[in-house]
Amino acid sequence: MRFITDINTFAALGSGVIGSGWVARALAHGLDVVAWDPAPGAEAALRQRVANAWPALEKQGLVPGAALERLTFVDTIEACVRDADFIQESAPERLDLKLDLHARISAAAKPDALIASSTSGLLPSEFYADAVHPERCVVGHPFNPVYLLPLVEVVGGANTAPDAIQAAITVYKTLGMRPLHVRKEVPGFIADRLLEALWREALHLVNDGVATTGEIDDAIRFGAGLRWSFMGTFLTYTLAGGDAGMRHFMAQFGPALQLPWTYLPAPELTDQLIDDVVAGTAEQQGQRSIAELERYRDDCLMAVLDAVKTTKAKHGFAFAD
Ligand SMILES: NC(=O)C1=CN([C@@H]2O[C@H](COP(=O)(O)OP(=O)(O)OC[C@H]3O[C@@H](n4cnc5c(N)ncnc54)[C@H](O)[C@@H]3O)[C@@H](O)[C@H]2O)C=CC1
Ligand SMILES: C[N+](C)(C)CC(=O)CC(=O)[O-]
Repeated sequence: MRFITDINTFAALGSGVIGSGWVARALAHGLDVVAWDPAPGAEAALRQRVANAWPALEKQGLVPGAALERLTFVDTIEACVRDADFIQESAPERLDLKLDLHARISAAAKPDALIASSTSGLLPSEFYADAVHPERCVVGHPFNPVYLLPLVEVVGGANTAPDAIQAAITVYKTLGMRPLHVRKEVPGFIADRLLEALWREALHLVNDGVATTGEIDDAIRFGAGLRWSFMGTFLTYTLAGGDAGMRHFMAQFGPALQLPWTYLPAPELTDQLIDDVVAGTAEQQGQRSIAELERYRDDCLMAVLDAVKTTKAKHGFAFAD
């Protein structure tokens, strides 16, 4: 089955924080956008949020023809999706609500229009259970603010066609995003499992009186957070193993996982797991030496520090604020 990837009309259902972010991104990419949200005053709130986002998008560069006037707000689900080439649902995170909503959306949509949900971690096999043509239904999990952050996790359910995943990836790329196909359907996908683990520990630290929320945020902002914008945990720890790389790192710091420092149960470090991690980071490292990667890391860090410093000063903050 072929799905529509050359899109002119983008439908947004639910226009809260995330829905309005999608609307802003789609408008900035020169699309017609049709939105629906059942809350009283939703249209005015949406237009306000998109207007707030627009200066940043103008600065980034609008696609020719992009205009705020290309947003239409409608009264019904059916009017929202009927002519849409791509549909993005950003309704509240409730399984029963999304189940009903997708039965209606999919019944009214063109059969070859992809339908995506912004859910942060509900399972598509469950909330698309009553959908018509479920083979075109995917998760497209974005990050806030949707109009600036490039990552979108694409997840299929039991009935999703592999072609629909590829088609959704194509569409998100045309919207300037960096899709990540989550190959196994698991609650929380990839990114929110990581974020939730951090969040859970942060709450434990507050609850135990170890640190204030500000101190915990400082621990992120001035350390790992600066690194994470350009290098993830696995490659960072490969460099932390020195010239011997990840295998030495695992030997040195692997045992600490059993102490344990955190409240999350750690996986058993089987030989297989260690080998998988070493092989994965070797692939990430590619042909570059540790020293080359260190220079790359340091250059990126300096550029990020510089950018953060300049931008903070522009907004009246000192670097240490
Ligand atoms: N807030 C966040 O940081 C992120 C949220 N998400 C996901 O995006 C989705 C929306 O979350 P938010 O925008 O944060 O919530 P929100 O509460 O800001 O917006 C939800 C909107 O849905 C509307 N709504 C209520 N009932 C509805 C229905 N039956 N059909 C359609 N819309 C309805 C509400 O009026 C509201 O405007 C959720 O699935 C959430 O997990 C994904 C990434 C990040
Ligand atoms: C808190 N959250 C689970 C809704 C967060 C996300 O889903 C992604 C994000 O933007 O952090």
